[in-house]
This record gives sequence, structure tokens and C-alpha cells, in this order.
Amino acid sequence: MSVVFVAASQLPTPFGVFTMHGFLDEATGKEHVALTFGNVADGAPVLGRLHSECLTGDALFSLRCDCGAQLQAALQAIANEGRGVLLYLRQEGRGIGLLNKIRAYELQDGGADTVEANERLGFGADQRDYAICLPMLEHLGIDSLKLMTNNPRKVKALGDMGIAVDHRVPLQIAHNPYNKRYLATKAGKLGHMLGNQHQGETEERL
Ligand SMILES: Nc1nc2c(ncn2[C@@H]2O[C@H](COP(=O)(O)OP(=O)(O)OP(=O)(O)O)[C@@H](O)[C@H]2O)c(=O)[nH]1
Ligand SMILES: [Zn+2]
Repeated sequence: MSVVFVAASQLPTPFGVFTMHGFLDEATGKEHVALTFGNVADGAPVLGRLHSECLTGDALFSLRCDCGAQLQAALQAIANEGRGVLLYLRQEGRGIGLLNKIRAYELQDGGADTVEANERLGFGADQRDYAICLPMLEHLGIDSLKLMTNNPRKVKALGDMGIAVDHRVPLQIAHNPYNKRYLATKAGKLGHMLGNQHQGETEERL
């Protein structure tokens, strides 16, 4: 795998002071980041999140999705726990890139759901590859996670690459009029586990 560590620094945030580790994927030129809090290399399962880049949700306050709120909730949960990791993966638009995501949004404005829009553009519903996570986690000394996600494909991908997912922690965000259909499509077509439980209420043993 072509992902190499480049440099680390402190990153003060409203949630606490994280350590930011920068990585370069030499094959694609993509720059990925891991934020850690506390000692994550002591062998015990680490509270963690694989967060796929969403410029619109993470930085531009979009209500079309739940990404920005999930990012904040994950960083807050890690700070509350005093120990954890967030991998910020540059897989914008589930791997299709920002401009194609805007094309997909245009089709959604015309009535398509998120999966139909991707397919009409000639893409799969989800083009992400989580292999980039392994060298990042290995560099950080992490081989076991308590994973904050509703996405069963993330749990499976980690297991397949030898990272134990001790259990899954649901990370559910409130509906709004703009993300209601998006969340329904996630549950209906993409297999996301969006039940009635609220964040932190239920921890699922795997
Ligand atoms: N192609 C496409 N990508 C989207 C759309 N909305 C959000 N995304 C991208 O989807 C990714 C987030 O994936 P989600 O499926 O929301 O969540 P997840 O990370 O797989 O699952 P969780 O761990 O449960 O949050 C980010 O890369 C977003 O940019 C959309 O309508 N179309
Ligand atoms: Zn988003």
C-alpha cells in the first residue's frame, strides 16, 4: 500500500486538543488525516470513526446529509472518552469527487435519489475503498476499534483487512426536511442501520 506518514502536529479544536497525523497516498496524490486523542497504541480497543470527506456537509453547513453533524458528534465522543481516533478520508462523494457529487445533487433536485443519481452518472452507488485505512492504523499502533458508524460495509472492510471491530457504536443524527429522503435511501438501499436508537444509547456487540 502506497500510503506513507508525512508529519504530525497538535490540532486544538472546540472539543479538545487532538494530534493531527498527515499521510500521503503516493498512488493517487490524495492527502489523508488522522486525528488522535490520548494514548491509542496501548492495545485496548480504540473508539474510532472512518469519516469520508464531505466538503458540503463538513465545511459548508449543508443540511442535505448528516456528515457535518456526524463529524462533530464523533470528535465530541472521542474527547469525552479521553481516547480515540478519527480518520478523515479524502473520498469525497463516496469516491466520485466533489464535482460529480454536485452533478448527482442536480439530478436529485430533479427527483432522483442518491443511488439513482450515481447510477445515472455511470458510477456505482458507493465507490469507496477503505484499504487506505490499514497503513494509517498500523502507523498509529491501532489494531482494534469501537467503530462509530451505521454503515455495515465499513465494519466488514475493516474486518477483512485484519482490524478487529470490537463493537459498533451507532452515530445517528436528527432528521431535517432536507436530509429525510437521503437518510431513508441510506437505510433502504445502502443497508445503513438507522433504527430508533439514539447515539450512544446502544452499543452493538459484533
Ligand atoms: N455520491 C454522493 N455522495 C454523497 C451524497 N451525500 C453524501 N455523500 C458522500 O457520502 C459520504 C458519507 O457517506 P455516508 O453514506 O453518508 O455515511 P457513511 O460514512 O458511509 O456511514 P456512517 O459511518 O454511518 O456515517 C461522503 O463522502 C459524502 O461526500 C450524495 O448524495 N451522493
Ligand atoms: Zn455529506
